[in-house]
Amino acid sequence: MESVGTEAANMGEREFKSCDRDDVSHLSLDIGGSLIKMVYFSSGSSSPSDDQKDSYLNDGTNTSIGTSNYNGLREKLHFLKFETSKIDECIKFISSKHLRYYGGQDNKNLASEDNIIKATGGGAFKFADLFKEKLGIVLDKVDEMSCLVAGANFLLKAVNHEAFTYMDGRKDYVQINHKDLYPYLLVNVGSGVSMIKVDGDNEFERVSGTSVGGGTFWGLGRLLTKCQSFDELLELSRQGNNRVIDMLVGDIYGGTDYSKIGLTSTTIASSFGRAISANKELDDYRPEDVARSLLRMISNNIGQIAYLNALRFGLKRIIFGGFFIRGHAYTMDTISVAVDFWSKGEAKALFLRHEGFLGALGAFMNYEKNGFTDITHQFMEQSCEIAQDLVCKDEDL
Ligand SMILES: Nc1ncnc2c1ncn2[C@@H]1O[C@H](COP(=O)(O)OP(=O)(O)O)[C@@H](O)[C@H]1O
Ligand SMILES: CC(C)(COP(=O)(O)O)[C@@H](O)C(=O)NCCC(=O)O
Repeated sequence: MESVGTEAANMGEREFKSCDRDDVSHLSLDIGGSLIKMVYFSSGSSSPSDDQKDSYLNDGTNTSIGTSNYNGLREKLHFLKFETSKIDECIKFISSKHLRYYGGQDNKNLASEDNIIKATGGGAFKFADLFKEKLGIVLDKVDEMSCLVAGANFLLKAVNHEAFTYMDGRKDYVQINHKDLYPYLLVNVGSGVSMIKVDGDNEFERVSGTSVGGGTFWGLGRLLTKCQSFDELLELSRQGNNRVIDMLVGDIYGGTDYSKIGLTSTTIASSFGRAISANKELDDYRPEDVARSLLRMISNNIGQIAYLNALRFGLKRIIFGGFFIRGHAYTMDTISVAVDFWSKGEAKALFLRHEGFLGALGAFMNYEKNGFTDITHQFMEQSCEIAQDLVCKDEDL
């Protein structure tokens, strides 16, 4: 089987080749402000060695997870992403596949002769006409918040080693007892940030949000550093030193702690506060230091707002999703430290291996009206061990 998915998102320019062994079914989309996330099943007669090859060729984000035999077919679950600004790539990719099952036949509101796929996110509204025009596909819109919650609940229940803590470079998987899962705060850091109190399977309330999110990091970062890609900006931030840009408590207090209010001299007193220096321009600062300060400012802010909302509702567990996290060590570390610092160790930040795919998975779960949940559970149970090895390699975190 060809690994066109990886090319689809990363190279953009490539033509997609259709492959007659690659029947696609139950395709769902989460079309966000920055990225399109896609989940789909494929089946074919591919041999185990082909499957292995395909999986290892992928980069940990655009990947397929394992295989399972269902109805005599080798099924594979795929996770892909495209930039929303390159929606044509996504459309080209879908048109290159043989969609053998559409999930909308049970939906009375939609014309029965139409091909229908489940879609969530703002783009399910924005691009509905485009999908109809280019692919003849009707997007069956599913609410974004309910998809995020369904996706997170499903992953937390069905996939071993899905959730983990991350602190001081150390990742510890957390196996959450199903009976003890609720309530928790789900913080989805996409272009913007939604904070959702989850009380049960379909019980939730969006309790807060902030416009300072992943789009802010990438947008401001691009303006300030001239980086050409999100990953380049992340990589740059890894090499930077935020102390050059941020004003620390020690800078204000002559090198000493302000221990009376619990602030050490190395605590950031004012993000970007050092850049007020009159005789320096943007060009006088290293882009890596700017990127580092920006990532820290935004991650810290999200961690703090998340904690305050957890405090509002007495929640001890805060689960972070969304593609901003990107399995990036410094991002996760900063968020964890913020939650730990503000909660005085009472609340825990948890991260997810499929962080960016909650909405798409939730939309995918909506095929359950066609008796699909059982298949998905069966699939996930059989493949979660494989998934552990393939989806997100430790070095990505
Ligand atoms: N390859 C990428 N291109 C753009 N943004 C990326 C990429 N990888 C991670 N990101 C980050 O993820 C954010 C989008 O997260 P996502 O959960 O997909 O939200 P949305 O649904 O709003 O698109 C971006 O704003 C950016 O911070
Ligand atoms: C509008 C959104 C739900 C869209 O989701 P996204 O594409 O960012 O994942 C999200 O950007 C958001 O919650 N923004 C914060 C808005 C606010 O509460 O201020």
